[in-house]
Amino acid sequence: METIPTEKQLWDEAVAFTRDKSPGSFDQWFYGVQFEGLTDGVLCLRARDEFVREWVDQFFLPTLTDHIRSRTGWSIQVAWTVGGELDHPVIEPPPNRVGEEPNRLNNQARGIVLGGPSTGHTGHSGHAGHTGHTGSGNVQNLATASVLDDAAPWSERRVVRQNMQVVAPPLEGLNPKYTFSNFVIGPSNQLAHAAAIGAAGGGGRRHNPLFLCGGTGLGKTHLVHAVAHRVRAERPSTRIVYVSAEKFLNEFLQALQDQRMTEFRNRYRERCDLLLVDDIQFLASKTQTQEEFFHAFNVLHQADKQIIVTSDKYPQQLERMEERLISRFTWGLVADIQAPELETRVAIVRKKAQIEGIEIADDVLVYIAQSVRSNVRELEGTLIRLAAKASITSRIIDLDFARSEIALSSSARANEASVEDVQRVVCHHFKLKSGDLLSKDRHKSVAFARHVAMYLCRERLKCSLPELGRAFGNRDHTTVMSAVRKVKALRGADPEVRAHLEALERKLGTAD
Ligand SMILES: Nc1ncnc2c1ncn2[C@@H]1O[C@H](COP(=O)(O)OP(=O)(O)OP(=O)(O)O)[C@@H](O)[C@H]1O
Repeated sequence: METIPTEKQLWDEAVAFTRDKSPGSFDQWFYGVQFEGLTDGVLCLRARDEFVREWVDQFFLPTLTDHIRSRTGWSIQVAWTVGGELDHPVIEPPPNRVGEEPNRLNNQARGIVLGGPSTGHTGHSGHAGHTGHTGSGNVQNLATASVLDDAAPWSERRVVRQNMQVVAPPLEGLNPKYTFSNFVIGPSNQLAHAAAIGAAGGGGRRHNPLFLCGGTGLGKTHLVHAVAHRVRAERPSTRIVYVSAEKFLNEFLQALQDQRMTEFRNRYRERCDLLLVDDIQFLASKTQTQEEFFHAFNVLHQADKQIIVTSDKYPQQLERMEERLISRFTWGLVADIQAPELETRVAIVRKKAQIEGIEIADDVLVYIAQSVRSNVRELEGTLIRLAAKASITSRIIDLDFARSEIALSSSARANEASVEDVQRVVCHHFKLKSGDLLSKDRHKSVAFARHVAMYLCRERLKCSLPELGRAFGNRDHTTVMSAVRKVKALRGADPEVRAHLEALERKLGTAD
């Protein structure tokens, strides 16, 4: 007979389920939330402030309450208390970082509270389904902005334009197709999307800086360009600076060489209202450039100028990056993007087909979305490749055609796999975080996964030992050699290890 879980167990299960979808974002919000009880379908929660309540209410509670409902059949009402002491937050707050101004986070929080009532008020919100957010305030404004994005802003913009004296200057490097209206929203990216909309609307301290992170090809750059397009259209006098971290570095080196540092600093400190920096991880180990960026950041942030940074990792996982810079990245909002689920992938392929004018049947859309799971760039590439091949060979893109083309390219891809692909697949298989294999973590399960990844890279990609040492967190080549030998020996001796390796090899041989 199935035992009935206690209410605390139900809550813990729902937390684990929800957190699993986006651990970084979950942790960021839930150290501002306390569980106070679950009785007769009423879930009592306390939020540090109104801002936390709104975000948690909008982005996390539908999943949480759905999970409890699926286990109990109850219709869940949420009773919030806002403000007061949080003695047992759902997530323990991170310890203060060494060297960080101790009150900075609190000051930020105080800045956040300014947006709404912060003490002692209680409220109810119904989550009897995905009924959405019942409160008012900033998040609702964000949501409205998002809904209006495709239609209303044009009429609004026309009004703006009638009164407009200023025409936004051209901005180098922006892709005209990377707009909010071309961005498909799903559970994997809705937080990042809402945060970007907020930042584009001059979100204030709560969105500053906005740190967008996630794996490659998942839409970070798209969102950053969308912010720039939106701001250019709605506030054309805003001075936007958009650079990749690599370009920032090159400009800095050139300015040093040409003794034009004043000009360089003016560009990034004085003549900038909105700074957008892509792929900040590129500054790893570039100490002097980090120092320069740090000062630019401080000047802009103190002047309440919006900063948006993208990265392939969470701030805490950035390696060889100054601690004080990492700490600043967490002052505002950290929003991650995960790989999209099937429904979102189908919607993305549909949208891309529509934008590119590609005629394609629904069953083929679904097949493409099912076959390419890793990232959106690859999904898009597959669609474009199919369309190009179909046009050259005068075929229509039907299911047979898609099947044979995707099979061809996935076997080619198996031969082209990179060290990063192997690391990603191994992390996924062993349920580790992307940085674990490169970290100094010697925990048995992490070390084993690391050895397996080294072995697979050596066997499949024929990488040299020093090359692999560098790719796995700058380890010595002898460490790699012993890891490869160990796994090779275990493969013969231990059926469990053999099963892991075979599963991984199968995964590496497929489109994912
Ligand atoms: N949700 C989405 N809706 C529509 N298109 C998307 C979405 N997510 C990603 N894309 C598309 O996928 C492609 C890759 O996205 P983008 O360049 O923004 O990725 P990224 O996260 O910046 O990757 P990288 O870290 O490699 O720079 C782009 O063409 C973008 O338009």
